[in-house]
Amino acid sequence: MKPCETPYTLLGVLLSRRRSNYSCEYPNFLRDYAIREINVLLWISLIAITTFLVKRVIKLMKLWSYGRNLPGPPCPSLFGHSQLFSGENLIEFLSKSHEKYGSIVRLWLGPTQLMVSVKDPVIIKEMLIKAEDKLPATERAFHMAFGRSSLFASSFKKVQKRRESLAEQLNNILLQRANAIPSKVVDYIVQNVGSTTANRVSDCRSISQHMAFSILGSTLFGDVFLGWSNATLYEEMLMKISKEASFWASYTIPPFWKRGFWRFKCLCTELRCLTLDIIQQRRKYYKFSQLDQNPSNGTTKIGRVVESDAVIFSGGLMEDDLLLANLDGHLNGDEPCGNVMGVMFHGCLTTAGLIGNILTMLVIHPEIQDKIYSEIMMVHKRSSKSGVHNIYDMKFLMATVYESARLLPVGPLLQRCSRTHDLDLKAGVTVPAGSILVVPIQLVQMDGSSWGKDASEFNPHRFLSKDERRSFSEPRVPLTGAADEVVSIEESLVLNDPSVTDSFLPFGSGTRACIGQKFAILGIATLFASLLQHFEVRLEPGSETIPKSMNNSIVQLLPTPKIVFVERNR
Ligand code: HEM
Repeated sequence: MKPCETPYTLLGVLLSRRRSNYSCEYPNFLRDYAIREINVLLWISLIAITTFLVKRVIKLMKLWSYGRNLPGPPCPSLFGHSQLFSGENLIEFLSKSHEKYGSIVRLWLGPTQLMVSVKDPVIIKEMLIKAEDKLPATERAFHMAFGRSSLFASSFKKVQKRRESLAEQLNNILLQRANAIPSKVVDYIVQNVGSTTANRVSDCRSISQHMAFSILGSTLFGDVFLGWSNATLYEEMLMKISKEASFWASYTIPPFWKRGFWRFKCLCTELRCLTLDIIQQRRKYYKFSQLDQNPSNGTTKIGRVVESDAVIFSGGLMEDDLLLANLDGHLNGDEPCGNVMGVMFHGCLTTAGLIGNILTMLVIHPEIQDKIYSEIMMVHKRSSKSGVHNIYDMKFLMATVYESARLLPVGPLLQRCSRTHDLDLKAGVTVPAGSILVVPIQLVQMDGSSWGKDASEFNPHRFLSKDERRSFSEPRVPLTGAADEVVSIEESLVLNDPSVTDSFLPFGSGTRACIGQKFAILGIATLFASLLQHFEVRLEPGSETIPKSMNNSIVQLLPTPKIVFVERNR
């Protein structure tokens, strides 16, 4: 057979390729096919990359052109204003810029990053409803520390379902208990304060942190958490992670080459192991306590002593179980415990911040503390027959919690963005997609036009009124006066719901508002009702120099006071 007569089979084709002379007339089918395929792939990649780049350029041009139309200071350099301010003086800088340019101010943080700050309460409300996404950096921080989670993701679509179910379960817990946290958890914290800090100087920040940690831990993991031997270690790790998380999240690509990063990752893994441990203990204990139920009436024994010296309680905690199961469930590819750790992290930091700020306000204003004490005693006296009291009966205490959250908000800024679409605001302004939107909460909550001339004063009475139609800005009752007299005046007052005020934003507002708001406020008020009944909180002698009224920069610099819990003689 002549070479050109090689049969047209796959083998034949392969063989024919090996031959040096291509004089063969058969078409080199495979080679042509491969070349065409590669060409098609190259064209597709080229078109994809070009489309991607063109889209980026269009987006950038849009960002520049819309950004130029917004009022704001001129850009000082290629790096924008980010070089001008550190975290501390950002609020100061925004305050001056709003004074000069109005309620919407734009700042360039670099050639591709536009930040828009909004200070007008009506525009803020609209913006917080329309801007549904969180900053990608926030998602990165949670992701890096706790794994993928469907609760603290940037995109609203990813978090919507989880938000709804968590909010529903928190509301059910609140419906079951009038006071948000069970009295045995409050007793545990108050006893702890008594045994470790009574009549001794303590750091306000660390004691608040410990209280918040106990509240959140027992809410998520049940009372078994209060007797858990690793609780202190867990708290320490959570705090260490909180100090580092945003630093590592500032890298767009995780810095695998840094040793510190791996140390941080190890810490996060250890925290996950501890979380799994407490979840397991809770399940074991829950099964155990169910077996121990009294079959005749379905009730459980309370306060049994189990293993080592841990006091573990059992009780009807059905909703709490659902809460944990819901958070721990693996929805949308969540990593195990991602949401549980995320809620512990966010809940502890924010609740500790607010507890610390209330303590600070109480030591600066002992007269307010006296009034709260009189109110607590009066409500207890009134409800002693029924044995039940609702925390909403302590109106002055509730108003003090609101006022502390107003004057000293836990976070200085609300941060949002709209990743996919431009925001057309009624004020006639268009904010391009991808811009960082911020609300300087401190400035809004201390603005005289919303809160009156005494906006920088601590005055819980602004949340109390005789007539609902009266505005928040009018102080109704003088701050001085005998406690009994004040209590009788207080009885005739109504506690205003601050969430109806557009300029009250410690928990955010709109689509991504905090779902733990009601729970946190009621929990903190319940804790203070018990704490102040047993102790008077005082500033460490010799340190009475904390200013009584605030301005923007003082809020930032307020030191964490040293405080003393003095047991009341009852
Ligand atoms: C004093 C305590 C708290 C404060 C000051 C606080 C504050 C906030 C703020 C400012 C936001 C962002 C809101 C926005 O962008 O509009 C937020 C979000 C959130 N909070 Fe809280 N929070 C507190 C306690 C809690 C607690 C106890 C829980 C849960 C049990 C909780 C769950 C959440 C969740 C899940 C989000 C994320 C919502 C989302 O991204 O869609 N918070 N919180």
